[in-house]
Amino acid sequence: MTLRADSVTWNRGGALVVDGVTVTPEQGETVGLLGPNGSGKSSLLRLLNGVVRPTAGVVTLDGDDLAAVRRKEIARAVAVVSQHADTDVDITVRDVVRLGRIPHRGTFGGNPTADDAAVAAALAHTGLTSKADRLWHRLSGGEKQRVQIARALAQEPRELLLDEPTNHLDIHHQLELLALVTRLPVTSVIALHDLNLAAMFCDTVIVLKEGRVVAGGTPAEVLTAELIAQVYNVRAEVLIDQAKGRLSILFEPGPIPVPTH
Ligand SMILES: Nc1ncnc2c1ncn2[C@@H]1O[C@H](COP(=O)(O)OP(=O)(O)OP(=O)(O)O)[C@@H](O)[C@H]1O
Repeated sequence: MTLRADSVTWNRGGALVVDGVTVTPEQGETVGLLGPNGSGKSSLLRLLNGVVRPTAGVVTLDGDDLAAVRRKEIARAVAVVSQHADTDVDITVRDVVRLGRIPHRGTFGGNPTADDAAVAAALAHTGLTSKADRLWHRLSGGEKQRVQIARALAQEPRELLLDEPTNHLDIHHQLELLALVTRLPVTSVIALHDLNLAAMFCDTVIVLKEGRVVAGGTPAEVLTAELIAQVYNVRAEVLIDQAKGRLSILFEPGPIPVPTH
């Protein structure tokens, strides 16, 4: 059992932001959420995390309606890395990562040994051990992004929801971060703009357009030139490297040719 969305709809100010979307990840799977700006990816992640409630349909964690699960229980199972995390407070990297341990605190406090071990492991996984005592607000955008990932790892979740986790990262750290996420024994749902990264790291992808699912399946099934033209209005050539079992997508500038027949 895992986190699932069944036919969820989210209506905001009269607009259907998410429209009848079903997401049923297999345990341990990495699911890419794709789609143009404003297609509903972040909103779907917020529904999956329970910060907003669906207007129709249901999100469940281990079969229970998320609306009936206590926030702390959700936070023990589900970690979120959103696009906009910031603070001006003088807080160190280690302290930000330690925030991930809050859901594990009981009435009489946490387990300091387990907390220290989880924080140290999260810092090591994200290459931040040497920056642990630096002040958060003095880090670069990419370093801050990695600290947020480390905070989510320290939470030791079963489910990881990531909203554009690579958008501030250089190519080395993009590849390293997604490799790390896919290695973890967690179920991950990742909103991504980069279709090549999605093809490289996701087991399955879901493509949204105007709040609706327009395609779902393995990257090879879904990421065709036709789909990319239909959803993104962009010309693309999809190459398949049989030896590596991987797609690469080349984008072409200019309008999509109109069929002549
Ligand atoms: N709280 C809200 N109130 C009203 N409309 C909202 C709210 N949150 C999102 N929307 C609208 O819902 C639509 C989907 O937004 P969302 O941020 O989920 O898309 P996205 O696919 O994550 O976009 P991007 O790729 O640009 O991050 C947008 O039109 C947005 O303006």
